[in-house]
Amino acid sequence: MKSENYILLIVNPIAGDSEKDTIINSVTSEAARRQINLNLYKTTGTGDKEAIDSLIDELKPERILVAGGDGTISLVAACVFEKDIILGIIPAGSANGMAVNFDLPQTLPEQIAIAFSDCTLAIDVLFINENICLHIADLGINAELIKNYENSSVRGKFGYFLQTIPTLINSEYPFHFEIETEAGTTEETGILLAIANANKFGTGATINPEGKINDGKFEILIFKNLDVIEIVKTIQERPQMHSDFVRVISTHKAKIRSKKKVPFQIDGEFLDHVDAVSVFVSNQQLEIALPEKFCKLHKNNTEL
Ligand SMILES: Nc1ncnc2c1ncn2[C@@H]1O[C@H](COP(=O)(O)OP(=O)(O)OP(=O)(O)O)[C@@H](O)[C@H]1O
Repeated sequence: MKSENYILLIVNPIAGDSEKDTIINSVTSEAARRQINLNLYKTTGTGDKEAIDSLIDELKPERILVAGGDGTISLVAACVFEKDIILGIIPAGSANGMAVNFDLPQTLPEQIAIAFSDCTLAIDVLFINENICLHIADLGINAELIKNYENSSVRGKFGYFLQTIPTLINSEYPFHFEIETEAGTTEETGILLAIANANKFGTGATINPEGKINDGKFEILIFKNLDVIEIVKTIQERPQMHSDFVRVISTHKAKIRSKKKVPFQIDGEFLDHVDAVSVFVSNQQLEIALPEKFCKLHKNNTEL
């Protein structure tokens, strides 16, 4: 039987290159105040999925709080998927793309209040080459930037910044993609092909203004060039991007092929160089504790 009063806190100690004791102590105090049992698991980078799966089997928590970057959130999402467990997010990574997308607040007390709250939203879950994706995956220069960052020694946002120019100089863009969806097969050339469940990158750039995270669909966005004016527009909440800059395809499933292998990332984790990607939206959603405003806006969207 499910324990109604159990929460698991999963912390990635290296994410974002920041100490995590403040988070652990604050979450522990909040759990004690609410008279909830709390169990802590710190990731090690190896065998974490198996370890978390077995903790879930043992403790049967009603909720899991995850403190880390997008990679750790995706890992935990894969563990709780189809298990009737609510996910709470304490952003503690370098880029925190998901937190930016969900409009999570900046301060830890506010983040903890939301992670423990009853305000939840069921969001779509994508499977890409059998990996879970909640936020954005891409093929091209952004994935290459993530690969270069992961191979470098400087962590945090500054580490990403340092890799920007070398990535632009050394990347072998443009890339050629063949995209097969329910609507047919099409070909496009671009610097970056994004598979977006969400709206924004961790930088805050809105790349998918029309996308809805709970509508049972995702968008394929092919960015065709490095048009600075169009890139600057993505700072806005709802940019109107030119069709010469980006082509958008909304779909439930897709196969993407490329003649040569292209760098590939999912939710901020570089995976590999690939020449074929298969994507579909699961018919099961994932329940996440999120800010009230975000939940209301997205629940209204589906009712429109
Ligand atoms: N204890 C650990 N030691 C080393 N690596 C770890 C540890 N725990 C998790 N990892 C690795 O951390 C990565 C996920 O990091 P995450 O996306 O959560 O944070 P991040 O924002 O990318 O942080 P950073 O950029 O500082 O790595 C995974 O590759 C995982 O294997």
